[in-house]
Amino acid sequence: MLGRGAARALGALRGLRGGAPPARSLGLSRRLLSFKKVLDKDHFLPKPCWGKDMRRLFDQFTKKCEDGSWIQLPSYEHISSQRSQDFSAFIHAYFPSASEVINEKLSQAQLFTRGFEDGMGFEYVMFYNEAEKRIVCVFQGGPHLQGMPGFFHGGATATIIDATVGMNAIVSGGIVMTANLNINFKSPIPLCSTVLVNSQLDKIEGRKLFVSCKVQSIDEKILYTEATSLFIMLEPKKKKYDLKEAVLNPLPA
Ligand SMILES: CCCCC/C=C\C/C=C\CCCCCCCC(=O)SCCNC(=O)CCNC(=O)[C@H](O)C(C)(C)COP(=O)(O)OP(=O)(O)OC[C@H]1O[C@@H](n2cnc3c(N)ncnc32)[C@H](O)[C@@H]1OP(=O)(O)O
Repeated sequence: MLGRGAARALGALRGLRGGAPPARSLGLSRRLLSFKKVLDKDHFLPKPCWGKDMRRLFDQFTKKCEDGSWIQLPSYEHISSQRSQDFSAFIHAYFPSASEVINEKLSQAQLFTRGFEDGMGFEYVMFYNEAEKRIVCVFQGGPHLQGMPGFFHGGATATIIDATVGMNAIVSGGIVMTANLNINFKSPIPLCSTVLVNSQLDKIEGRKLFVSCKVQSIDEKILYTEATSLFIMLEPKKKKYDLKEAVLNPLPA
């Protein structure tokens, strides 16, 4: 069985109601169907723009899911309008002063990593091993993620790291936010390559979750990037600052 944190987070990923059963208790096809109902697009299914490395790794990890030791995590692009009400409630609970500003824009909202044309930006799929507290993200970055010519932009690498360590923290801690992300870029990542983003939950201390991460070539011989991160589990209505004020009246430059 999945732990309570993972089950709660998977419930959240289905739409924040938390009523759905844990993923592993459902057959794969039923699980995909249940996600399909709440997500506008299935980004966790293979797409024609995936290259052979991405597809091969997807197949390898899907096979590892058969004995239940790994599960494939869902991903979304837009929250369905029906579910955006649940997210409004979530924002109100955690960021009450910002909810009016944010809720006006929620219908246009889109997950940052999914805002690119197929194959041009972030193509990725994540697999979770609860016993090892690991998430492996198979990531194929597209040509619109270029920084130095021929290589990924460091911000794109940071984004996929944050998304992966973030999911690791969400499945273990529920509602969390990144407080700190430290990245060492060791070797540039060739544009349009497929890489493995390996993340590991190292420890939990109270509300703090420490997650580390390595971005590696698919044969794991090249270490491209190393990162450590700190996530904080949010406490409802414990906000020391006024987000709405910050949005409406930003400090002068
Ligand atoms: C979340 C939604 C759930 C539903 C899921 C549905 C769909 C998810 C699908 C996809 C998700 C993709 C995953 C993407 C992950 C991306 C995550 C992000 O990028 S979040 C955006 C960037 N982060 C922020 O904007 C956070 C801004 N900061 C804050 O809001 C706050 O500072 C805080 C991090 C929330 C902490 O504030 P809080 O008041 O709650 O805590 P404290 O300040 O009291 O701190 C507690 C404790 O932690 C220590 N701390 C805090 N910050 C740091 C730091 N930077 N470095 C070191 N230590 C830190 C602080 O000292 C306290 O320690 P102690 O208790 O020992 O005193």
